[in-house]
Amino acid sequence: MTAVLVTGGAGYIGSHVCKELHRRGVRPVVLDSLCNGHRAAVKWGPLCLADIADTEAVRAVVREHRPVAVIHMAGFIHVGESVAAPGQYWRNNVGGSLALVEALLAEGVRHVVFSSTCAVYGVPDALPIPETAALHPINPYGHTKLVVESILRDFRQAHGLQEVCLRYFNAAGADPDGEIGEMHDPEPHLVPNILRAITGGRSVFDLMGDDYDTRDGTCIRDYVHVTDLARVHVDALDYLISGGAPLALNLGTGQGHTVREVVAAVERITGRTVPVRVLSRRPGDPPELVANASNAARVLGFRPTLSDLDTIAGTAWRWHQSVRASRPAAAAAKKGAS
Ligand SMILES: NC(=O)c1ccc[n+]([C@@H]2O[C@H](COP(=O)([O-])OP(=O)(O)OC[C@H]3O[C@@H](n4cnc5c(N)ncnc54)[C@H](O)[C@@H]3O)[C@@H](O)[C@H]2O)c1
Ligand SMILES: O=c1ccn([C@@H]2O[C@H](COP(=O)(O)OP(=O)(O)O[C@H]3O[C@H](CO)[C@H](O)[C@H](O)[C@H]3O)[C@@H](O)[C@H]2O)c(=O)[nH]1
Repeated sequence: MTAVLVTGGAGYIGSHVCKELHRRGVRPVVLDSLCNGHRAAVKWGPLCLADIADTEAVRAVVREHRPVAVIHMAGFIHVGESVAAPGQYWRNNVGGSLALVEALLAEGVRHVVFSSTCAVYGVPDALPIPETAALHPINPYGHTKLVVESILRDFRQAHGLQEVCLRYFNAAGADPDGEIGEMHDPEPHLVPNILRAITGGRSVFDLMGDDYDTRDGTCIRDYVHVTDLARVHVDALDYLISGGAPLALNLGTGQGHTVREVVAAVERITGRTVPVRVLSRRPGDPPELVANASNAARVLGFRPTLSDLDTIAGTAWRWHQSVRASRPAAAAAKKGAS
């Protein structure tokens, strides 16, 4: 069976990508330090416990498993934290990626699918955002992702690396079969935080700003179901391995939803009222981010089927309830205990 290396495969999006790889007959070899991931989320192939910056460990994993490509998802992901501690983000996201790519090339792996982000656009100059929009990140997280895109491009020109950079908008939802889902600690993301507020994990949902110039005053984002994202990663891999030209692609639905609209979807799906406390704006939040994903549709056939708000809220709710039901086991599984 063909193997693919998945860095960050113990994380939220990475575990869904591994499930989809397995479903399509590819063996996902996870390389993850478990600094933020979960051993229990690695279900469809081996876990190689290593840091992407550990050149010798990466080379040994490649020699053992002979992957034909890498899906590089490992990294730090919190926008706010990147503002407070930029050194960690530059070291892990940029330093780690550079070491990883050099180790892979030394072992002959040239095909890279990279997890980039809409944060590379900063406050966009056009909506919906095409890939040709100006690249002006407004936080260190976005800067580090843009620099990694540049590293990959430079290594293509110098060393024949072939890359597809996938600029996700807001990943959300959980595996429709309920096997995996989102479990960050601390949790920065909208949907899990709303769910925590209706199940007692938090007393209220803190809505960060209702004075934006949008239809109801709250920020607009383009939410894309994590399983739709997972599927298109495997399509990107097929495209790359069959000789497709390197490129960067937006992954979103083209539909924007306000924070209040997401709250309403959760209330509709769960039948519960979300207690909301309005706070001031969160630093670094652009008012509106919506993708023009027509290139992903054209090149990769990207057509999200699960990314409506009700499916996102429903799958996330089911996962949230199952984690709550097995809380002691989930806590034990966290950070490596089995
Ligand atoms: N969640 C989103 O909405 C979103 C949006 C745009 C881009 N992304 C990108 O997608 C990727 C995955 O995001 P996620 O939400 O699944 O995050 P996550 O934190 O759940 O997963 C990241 C994984 O990477 C691992 N990791 C981090 N640094 C590592 C290192 N140096 N060596 C080995 N493993 C390491 C962590 O342990 C974790 O398992 C990230 O690169 C993120 O920047 C996410
Ligand atoms: O408890 C919360 C959490 C979020 N929000 C609001 O909900 C919206 C979405 O916030 P998320 O944190 O869920 O998502 P972001 O748009 O901030 O972040 C996403 O997009 C970023 C790029 O801008 C990064 O790629 C990041 O990893 C990815 O999750 C924002 O307006 C935020 O202010 C709240 O009001 N309360």
